[in-house]
Amino acid sequence: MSRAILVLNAGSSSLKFGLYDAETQSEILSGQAERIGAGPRIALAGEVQETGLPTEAGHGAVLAWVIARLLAQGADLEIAAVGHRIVHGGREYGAPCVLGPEDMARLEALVPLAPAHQPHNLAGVRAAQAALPQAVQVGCFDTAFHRSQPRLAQIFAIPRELTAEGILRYGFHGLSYEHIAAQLPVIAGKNVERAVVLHLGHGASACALRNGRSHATSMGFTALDGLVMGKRCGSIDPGVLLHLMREKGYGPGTLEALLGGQSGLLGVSGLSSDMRDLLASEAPEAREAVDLFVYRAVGCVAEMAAALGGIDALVFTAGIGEHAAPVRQAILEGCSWLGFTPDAVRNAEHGPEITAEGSAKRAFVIPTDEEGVIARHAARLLG
Ligand SMILES: Nc1ncnc2c1ncn2[C@@H]1O[C@H](COP(=O)(O)OP(=O)(O)O)[C@@H](O)[C@H]1O
Ligand SMILES: CC(=O)OP(=O)(O)O
Ligand SMILES: [Mg+2]
Repeated sequence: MSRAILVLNAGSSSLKFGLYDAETQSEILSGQAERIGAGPRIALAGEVQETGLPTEAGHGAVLAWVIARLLAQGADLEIAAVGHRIVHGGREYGAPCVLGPEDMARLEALVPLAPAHQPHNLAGVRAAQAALPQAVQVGCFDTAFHRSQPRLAQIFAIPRELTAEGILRYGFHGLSYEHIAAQLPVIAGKNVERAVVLHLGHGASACALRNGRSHATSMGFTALDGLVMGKRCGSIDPGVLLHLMREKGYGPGTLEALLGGQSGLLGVSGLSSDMRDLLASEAPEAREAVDLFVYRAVGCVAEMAAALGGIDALVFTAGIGEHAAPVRQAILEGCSWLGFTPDAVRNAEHGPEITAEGSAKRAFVIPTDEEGVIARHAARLLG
Protein backbone atom coordinates (compact mmCIF):
# COMPACT_ATOMS: atom_id res chain seq x y z
CA MET A 1 0.00 0.00 0.00
CA SER A 2 1.58 3.30 -0.97
CA ARG A 3 1.58 6.13 1.54
CA ALA A 4 -0.30 9.34 0.90
CA ILE A 5 -0.79 12.75 2.47
CA LEU A 6 -4.18 14.40 2.70
CA VAL A 7 -4.18 18.21 2.64
CA LEU A 8 -6.93 20.53 3.90
CA ASN A 9 -6.89 24.29 3.26
CA ALA A 10 -9.94 25.97 4.71
CA GLY A 11 -10.39 29.61 3.66
CA SER A 12 -13.16 31.96 4.73
CA SER A 13 -15.60 30.72 2.07
CA SER A 14 -13.77 27.83 0.50
CA LEU A 15 -12.18 24.48 1.29
CA LYS A 16 -9.34 23.36 -0.95
CA PHE A 17 -8.10 19.80 -0.58
CA GLY A 18 -5.89 17.18 -2.13
CA LEU A 19 -4.22 13.80 -1.88
CA TYR A 20 -0.46 13.61 -2.48
CA ASP A 21 2.05 10.79 -2.78
CA ALA A 22 4.04 10.82 0.49
CA GLU A 23 7.31 9.87 -1.21
CA THR A 24 7.29 12.20 -4.25
CA GLN A 25 4.68 14.74 -3.09
CA SER A 26 3.15 14.54 -6.54
CA GLU A 27 -0.58 15.30 -6.59
CA ILE A 28 -2.88 12.29 -6.82
CA LEU A 29 -6.18 14.18 -6.70
CA SER A 30 -7.31 17.68 -5.80
CA GLY A 31 -10.49 19.68 -5.55
CA GLN A 32 -12.23 22.57 -3.94
CA ALA A 33 -15.49 23.60 -2.35
CA GLU A 34 -16.60 27.18 -3.02
CA ARG A 35 -19.44 29.38 -1.78
CA ILE A 36 -19.70 27.54 1.54
CA GLY A 37 -22.81 28.71 3.39
CA ALA A 38 -24.45 29.96 0.17
CA GLY A 39 -25.03 26.76 -1.81
CA PRO A 40 -21.65 25.02 -1.76
CA ARG A 41 -20.24 23.81 -5.06
CA ILE A 42 -17.68 21.03 -4.77
CA ALA A 43 -15.41 20.12 -7.66
CA LEU A 44 -13.13 17.08 -7.70
CA ALA A 45 -10.44 16.89 -10.39
CA GLY A 46 -12.25 19.77 -12.14
CA GLU A 47 -15.66 18.02 -12.17
CA VAL A 48 -18.56 19.48 -10.19
CA GLN A 49 -19.97 16.82 -7.86
CA GLU A 50 -23.54 15.91 -7.04
CA THR A 51 -23.26 16.22 -3.24
CA GLY A 52 -26.86 16.30 -2.05
CA LEU A 53 -25.78 18.97 0.47
CA PRO A 54 -28.42 21.62 1.31
CA THR A 55 -27.86 25.29 0.34
CA GLU A 56 -27.22 26.26 3.94
CA ALA A 57 -24.54 23.54 4.43
CA GLY A 58 -21.65 25.12 6.32
CA HIS A 59 -17.95 24.30 6.69
CA GLY A 60 -18.66 21.29 8.97
CA ALA A 61 -20.96 19.50 6.52
CA VAL A 62 -18.68 20.26 3.57
CA LEU A 63 -15.65 19.00 5.50
CA ALA A 64 -17.43 15.74 6.40
CA TRP A 65 -18.42 15.20 2.74
CA VAL A 66 -14.88 15.91 1.50
CA ILE A 67 -13.14 13.64 4.03
CA ALA A 68 -15.55 10.76 3.35
CA ARG A 69 -15.08 11.17 -0.40
CA LEU A 70 -11.27 11.36 -0.19
CA LEU A 71 -11.16 8.26 2.03
CA ALA A 72 -13.28 6.37 -0.50
CA GLN A 73 -11.17 7.65 -3.37
CA GLY A 74 -7.94 6.78 -1.56
CA ALA A 75 -9.14 3.39 -0.25
CA ASP A 76 -6.03 1.69 -1.67
CA LEU A 77 -3.72 4.26 -0.04
CA GLU A 78 -2.35 4.48 3.48
CA ILE A 79 -2.97 8.06 4.56
CA ALA A 80 0.05 8.58 6.80
CA ALA A 81 -0.33 12.31 7.43
CA VAL A 82 -2.91 15.07 7.15
CA GLY A 83 -1.52 18.54 6.46
CA HIS A 84 -3.63 21.48 7.58
CA ARG A 85 -3.50 25.16 6.75
CA ILE A 86 -3.79 26.97 10.10
CA VAL A 87 -4.28 30.68 9.49
CA HIS A 88 -3.04 32.04 12.84
CA GLY A 89 0.07 30.70 14.56
CA GLY A 90 0.60 33.72 16.81
CA ARG A 91 4.09 34.29 18.20
CA GLU A 92 4.71 30.68 19.09
CA TYR A 93 4.40 28.92 15.74
CA GLY A 94 7.21 30.06 13.46
CA ALA A 95 7.37 26.81 11.44
CA PRO A 96 5.14 23.86 10.51
CA CYS A 97 4.85 21.23 13.25
CA VAL A 98 3.19 17.98 14.24
CA LEU A 99 0.06 18.88 16.23
CA GLY A 100 -0.50 17.43 19.70
CA PRO A 101 -3.38 18.02 22.16
CA GLU A 102 -1.62 20.97 23.84
CA ASP A 103 -1.21 22.67 20.44
CA MET A 104 -4.95 22.51 19.87
CA ALA A 105 -5.60 24.47 23.08
CA ARG A 106 -3.00 27.11 22.14
CA LEU A 107 -4.37 27.47 18.62
CA GLU A 108 -7.93 27.64 19.96
CA ALA A 109 -6.87 30.68 21.98
CA LEU A 110 -6.08 32.45 18.67
CA VAL A 111 -9.64 32.02 17.31
CA PRO A 112 -10.58 35.64 18.18
CA LEU A 113 -7.69 36.84 15.98
CA ALA A 114 -8.92 34.89 12.94
CA PRO A 115 -12.63 34.25 13.52
CA ALA A 116 -13.44 33.60 9.85
CA HIS A 117 -10.68 31.01 9.43
CA GLN A 118 -9.21 29.48 12.59
CA PRO A 119 -12.41 27.65 13.73
CA HIS A 120 -12.65 25.95 10.31
CA ASN A 121 -8.93 25.09 10.35
CA LEU A 122 -9.21 23.50 13.81
CA ALA A 123 -12.46 21.72 12.91
CA GLY A 124 -10.48 20.18 10.03
CA VAL A 125 -7.84 18.89 12.46
CA ARG A 126 -10.49 17.36 14.73
CA ALA A 127 -12.39 15.76 11.85
CA ALA A 128 -9.16 14.31 10.44
CA GLN A 129 -8.12 12.98 13.87
CA ALA A 130 -11.48 11.24 14.20
CA ALA A 131 -11.47 9.80 10.68
CA LEU A 132 -7.76 8.89 10.60
CA PRO A 133 -6.61 8.36 14.21
CA GLN A 134 -3.33 6.72 13.13
CA ALA A 135 -2.28 9.58 10.82
CA VAL A 136 0.12 12.33 11.87
CA GLN A 137 -1.60 15.75 11.92
CA VAL A 138 0.66 18.56 10.67
CA GLY A 139 -0.13 22.27 11.08
CA CYS A 140 1.23 24.80 8.56
CA PHE A 141 0.74 28.42 9.57
CA ASP A 142 -0.10 31.43 7.38
CA THR A 143 1.72 33.69 9.82
CA ALA A 144 5.02 31.73 10.04
CA PHE A 145 6.55 32.99 6.76
CA HIS A 146 6.44 36.61 7.98
CA ARG A 147 8.45 36.06 11.15
CA SER A 148 11.61 36.90 9.15
CA GLN A 149 10.50 40.55 8.87
CA PRO A 150 12.48 43.34 10.53
CA ARG A 151 10.97 44.47 13.83
CA LEU A 152 9.82 47.81 12.43
CA ALA A 153 7.61 46.02 9.92
CA GLN A 154 6.04 43.97 12.73
CA ILE A 155 5.15 46.56 15.36
CA PHE A 156 2.33 49.06 15.73
CA ALA A 157 2.86 52.56 17.15
CA ILE A 158 1.20 51.63 20.46
CA PRO A 159 2.61 51.47 24.00
CA ARG A 160 5.48 48.97 24.29
CA GLU A 161 3.66 46.88 26.92
CA LEU A 162 0.96 46.02 24.38
CA THR A 163 3.56 45.12 21.75
CA ALA A 164 5.22 42.86 24.35
CA GLU A 165 1.84 41.15 24.90
CA GLY A 166 1.82 40.13 21.24
CA ILE A 167 -0.27 42.88 19.66
CA LEU A 168 1.83 42.76 16.51
CA ARG A 169 1.50 42.72 12.75
CA TYR A 170 1.54 38.96 12.05
CA GLY A 171 0.67 38.89 8.36
CA PHE A 172 -1.11 36.05 6.54
CA HIS A 173 -1.17 34.08 3.23
CA GLY A 174 2.36 32.94 4.14
CA LEU A 175 2.01 29.51 2.52
CA SER A 176 1.08 31.20 -0.74
CA TYR A 177 4.06 33.57 -0.50
CA GLU A 178 6.36 30.65 0.30
CA HIS A 179 5.27 28.99 -2.93
CA ILE A 180 5.74 32.19 -4.97
CA ALA A 181 9.18 32.79 -3.42
CA ALA A 182 10.22 29.31 -4.61
CA GLN A 183 8.71 29.71 -8.09
CA LEU A 184 9.85 33.25 -8.89
CA PRO A 185 13.53 32.44 -9.59
CA VAL A 186 12.42 29.58 -11.86
CA ILE A 187 10.10 31.86 -13.86
CA ALA A 188 11.83 35.26 -13.69
CA GLY A 189 15.47 34.22 -13.33
CA LYS A 190 17.79 34.51 -10.36
CA ASN A 191 18.45 38.28 -10.53
CA VAL A 192 15.15 39.29 -8.88
CA GLU A 193 16.18 40.51 -5.46
CA ARG A 194 13.19 42.71 -4.58
CA ALA A 195 9.72 41.44 -5.50
CA VAL A 196 6.23 42.54 -4.51
CA VAL A 197 3.58 39.82 -4.56
CA LEU A 198 -0.14 40.59 -4.70
CA HIS A 199 -2.18 37.65 -3.39
CA LEU A 200 -5.63 38.72 -4.58
CA GLY A 201 -8.26 36.14 -3.65
CA HIS A 202 -11.34 36.28 -1.44
CA GLY A 203 -8.91 37.55 1.17
CA ALA A 204 -6.21 39.77 -0.34
CA SER A 205 -2.79 40.91 0.79
CA ALA A 206 0.58 42.06 -0.51
CA CYS A 207 4.05 40.92 0.50
CA ALA A 208 7.46 42.46 -0.05
CA LEU A 209 9.99 39.69 -0.70
CA ARG A 210 13.72 40.28 -0.40
CA ASN A 211 15.67 37.31 -1.75
CA GLY A 212 12.64 35.12 -1.17
CA ARG A 213 12.03 36.14 2.44
CA SER A 214 9.18 38.24 3.78
CA HIS A 215 10.24 41.83 4.46
CA ALA A 216 6.82 43.49 4.91
CA THR A 217 3.17 42.65 4.36
CA SER A 218 -0.17 44.45 4.26
CA MET A 219 -2.17 42.30 6.70
CA GLY A 220 -1.60 42.91 10.38
CA PHE A 221 -2.80 41.56 13.73
CA THR A 222 -5.74 40.04 11.88
CA ALA A 223 -6.68 39.33 8.25
CA LEU A 224 -8.88 42.46 8.22
CA ASP A 225 -6.00 44.86 7.54
CA GLY A 226 -4.57 46.13 4.26
CA LEU A 227 -6.18 45.77 0.85
CA VAL A 228 -9.86 45.91 -0.08
CA MET A 229 -11.17 42.30 -0.03
CA GLY A 230 -14.32 40.44 -1.02
CA LYS A 231 -16.17 41.25 2.19
CA ARG A 232 -13.46 42.81 4.37
CA CYS A 233 -12.71 46.53 4.59
CA GLY A 234 -8.91 46.39 4.73
CA SER A 235 -7.10 49.34 6.34
CA ILE A 236 -9.46 51.75 8.00
CA ASP A 237 -9.03 54.69 10.35
CA PRO A 238 -9.57 53.20 13.85
CA GLY A 239 -11.45 56.45 14.57
CA VAL A 240 -14.29 55.08 12.43
CA LEU A 241 -14.67 52.17 14.87
CA LEU A 242 -14.70 54.53 17.86
CA HIS A 243 -17.30 56.68 16.13
CA LEU A 244 -19.56 53.68 15.41
CA MET A 245 -19.22 52.48 19.00
CA ARG A 246 -20.03 55.88 20.49
CA GLU A 247 -22.64 57.18 18.09
CA LYS A 248 -24.38 53.96 17.04
CA GLY A 249 -23.73 51.73 20.03
CA TYR A 250 -21.95 49.08 17.95
CA GLY A 251 -20.38 46.27 19.97
CA PRO A 252 -17.60 43.88 18.96
CA GLY A 253 -19.95 41.40 17.25
CA THR A 254 -21.64 44.08 15.14
CA LEU A 255 -18.29 45.63 14.21
CA GLU A 256 -16.84 42.26 13.27
CA ALA A 257 -19.82 41.46 11.05
CA LEU A 258 -19.63 44.92 9.44
CA LEU A 259 -15.87 45.09 8.81
CA GLY A 260 -15.34 41.39 8.09
CA GLY A 261 -18.55 40.39 6.32
CA GLN A 262 -20.41 43.37 4.86
CA SER A 263 -17.59 45.61 3.64
CA GLY A 264 -14.98 45.36 0.87
CA LEU A 265 -16.19 44.74 -2.69
CA LEU A 266 -19.59 43.65 -1.34
CA GLY A 267 -20.11 46.76 0.76
CA VAL A 268 -18.96 49.28 -1.85
CA SER A 269 -20.81 47.67 -4.77
CA GLY A 270 -23.91 46.67 -2.79
CA LEU A 271 -24.01 43.76 -5.26
CA SER A 272 -21.45 41.02 -4.79
CA SER A 273 -18.16 40.07 -3.13
CA ASP A 274 -17.13 38.16 -6.25
CA MET A 275 -14.89 40.01 -8.70
CA ARG A 276 -16.42 38.03 -11.59
CA ASP A 277 -19.87 39.50 -10.88
CA LEU A 278 -18.49 43.04 -10.58
CA LEU A 279 -16.49 42.88 -13.82
CA ALA A 280 -19.63 41.62 -15.61
CA SER A 281 -21.85 44.36 -14.15
CA GLU A 282 -22.69 47.72 -15.78
CA ALA A 283 -23.67 49.28 -12.44
CA PRO A 284 -21.63 52.36 -11.47
CA GLU A 285 -21.40 50.99 -7.91
CA ALA A 286 -19.71 47.84 -9.24
CA ARG A 287 -17.27 50.01 -11.23
CA GLU A 288 -16.49 52.06 -8.13
CA ALA A 289 -15.81 48.93 -6.04
CA VAL A 290 -13.36 47.61 -8.67
CA ASP A 291 -11.72 51.06 -8.98
CA LEU A 292 -11.24 51.25 -5.20
CA PHE A 293 -9.79 47.71 -5.15
CA VAL A 294 -7.28 48.76 -7.84
CA TYR A 295 -6.51 52.14 -6.25
CA ARG A 296 -5.64 50.56 -2.91
CA ALA A 297 -3.61 47.77 -4.54
CA VAL A 298 -1.50 50.33 -6.44
CA GLY A 299 -0.87 52.28 -3.23
CA CYS A 300 0.13 49.07 -1.48
CA VAL A 301 2.59 48.08 -4.23
CA ALA A 302 4.27 51.47 -3.70
CA GLU A 303 4.38 50.93 0.07
CA MET A 304 5.92 47.46 -0.32
CA ALA A 305 8.43 48.79 -2.90
CA ALA A 306 9.40 51.54 -0.45
CA ALA A 307 10.00 48.93 2.27
CA LEU A 308 12.36 47.14 -0.14
CA GLY A 309 14.06 50.35 -1.35
CA GLY A 310 12.97 49.56 -4.90
CA ILE A 311 11.26 46.85 -6.92
CA ASP A 312 12.54 44.38 -9.51
CA ALA A 313 9.36 42.38 -10.15
CA LEU A 314 5.64 42.34 -9.39
CA VAL A 315 3.75 39.05 -9.10
CA PHE A 316 -0.02 38.45 -9.23
CA THR A 317 -1.51 35.33 -7.66
CA ALA A 318 -4.72 33.77 -6.18
CA GLY A 319 -8.26 33.84 -7.66
CA ILE A 320 -8.37 37.46 -8.85
CA GLY A 321 -4.62 37.77 -9.43
CA GLU A 322 -4.53 34.66 -11.62
CA HIS A 323 -7.75 35.14 -13.56
CA ALA A 324 -8.90 38.78 -13.68
CA ALA A 325 -6.92 40.32 -16.58
CA PRO A 326 -8.74 43.72 -16.43
CA VAL A 327 -7.85 44.10 -12.74
CA ARG A 328 -4.17 43.28 -13.39
CA GLN A 329 -4.11 45.66 -16.37
CA ALA A 330 -5.47 48.52 -14.24
CA ILE A 331 -3.03 47.83 -11.39
CA LEU A 332 -0.07 47.73 -13.80
CA GLU A 333 -1.20 50.99 -15.42
CA GLY A 334 -1.36 52.51 -11.94
CA CYS A 335 2.21 51.29 -11.37
CA SER A 336 3.56 52.68 -14.66
CA TRP A 337 5.52 55.36 -12.75
CA LEU A 338 7.44 52.51 -11.07
CA GLY A 339 8.61 51.31 -14.50
CA PHE A 340 5.91 48.76 -15.46
CA THR A 341 4.60 48.75 -19.04
CA PRO A 342 1.79 46.19 -19.36
CA ASP A 343 1.42 44.09 -22.51
CA ALA A 344 -2.34 43.76 -23.05
CA VAL A 345 -2.06 40.59 -25.15
CA ARG A 346 0.27 38.77 -22.75
CA ASN A 347 -1.93 39.90 -19.88
CA ALA A 348 -5.13 38.65 -21.55
CA GLU A 349 -3.35 35.28 -21.98
CA HIS A 350 -2.50 35.29 -18.24
CA GLY A 351 1.29 35.40 -18.73
CA PRO A 352 3.41 34.14 -17.08
CA GLU A 353 5.11 37.42 -18.04
CA ILE A 354 2.59 40.24 -18.57
CA THR A 355 4.84 43.28 -19.09
CA ALA A 356 5.93 44.40 -22.56
CA GLU A 357 9.30 43.70 -24.17
CA GLY A 358 11.56 46.51 -22.99
CA SER A 359 9.48 47.32 -19.86
CA ALA A 360 11.93 48.61 -17.23
CA LYS A 361 10.34 46.36 -14.60
CA ARG A 362 8.75 42.95 -15.15
CA ALA A 363 5.43 41.60 -13.89
CA PHE A 364 4.26 37.98 -13.78
CA VAL A 365 1.23 35.81 -13.08
CA ILE A 366 2.20 32.79 -10.98
CA PRO A 367 -0.56 30.41 -9.80
CA THR A 368 -0.39 29.82 -6.08
CA ASP A 369 -0.28 26.32 -4.54
CA GLU A 370 -0.80 26.42 -0.79
CA GLU A 371 -1.79 22.73 -0.82
CA GLY A 372 1.48 21.69 -2.48
CA VAL A 373 3.48 23.63 0.13
CA ILE A 374 1.51 21.94 2.94
CA ALA A 375 2.05 18.48 1.37
CA ARG A 376 5.83 19.03 1.23
CA HIS A 377 6.01 20.19 4.86
CA ALA A 378 3.86 17.25 5.99
CA ALA A 379 6.06 14.78 4.07
CA ARG A 380 9.21 16.27 5.63
CA LEU A 381 7.78 16.06 9.16
CA LEU A 382 6.56 12.51 8.48
CA GLY A 383 10.21 11.62 7.83
N1 LIG B 1 -12.16 34.39 -13.72
C1 LIG B 1 -12.17 35.22 -12.67
N2 LIG B 1 -12.26 36.55 -12.85
C2 LIG B 1 -12.30 37.38 -11.79
N3 LIG B 1 -12.22 36.98 -10.53
C3 LIG B 1 -12.12 35.68 -10.29
C4 LIG B 1 -12.08 34.72 -11.33
N4 LIG B 1 -11.99 33.50 -10.78
C5 LIG B 1 -11.97 33.68 -9.44
N5 LIG B 1 -12.05 34.99 -9.14
C6 LIG B 1 -12.08 35.61 -7.81
O1 LIG B 1 -11.26 34.89 -6.93
C7 LIG B 1 -11.90 34.79 -5.64
C8 LIG B 1 -11.48 33.51 -4.96
O2 LIG B 1 -10.07 33.49 -4.89
P1 LIG B 1 -9.31 32.36 -4.08
O3 LIG B 1 -7.87 32.67 -4.12
O4 LIG B 1 -9.72 31.02 -4.59
O5 LIG B 1 -9.92 32.66 -2.66
P2 LIG B 1 -9.92 31.97 -1.26
O6 LIG B 1 -8.77 30.97 -1.23
O7 LIG B 1 -9.66 33.09 -0.32
O8 LIG B 1 -11.25 31.36 -1.07
C9 LIG B 1 -13.38 34.85 -5.93
O9 LIG B 1 -14.05 35.47 -4.87
C10 LIG B 1 -13.46 35.68 -7.20
O10 LIG B 1 -13.70 37.03 -6.84
C1 LIG C 1 -5.96 34.88 5.64
C2 LIG C 1 -6.97 34.97 4.56
O1 LIG C 1 -7.48 36.04 4.31
O2 LIG C 1 -7.24 33.84 3.88
P1 LIG C 1 -8.29 33.65 2.69
O3 LIG C 1 -7.81 34.54 1.58
O4 LIG C 1 -8.15 32.19 2.32
O5 LIG C 1 -9.64 34.05 3.20
MG1 LIG D 1 -7.11 31.43 -0.02
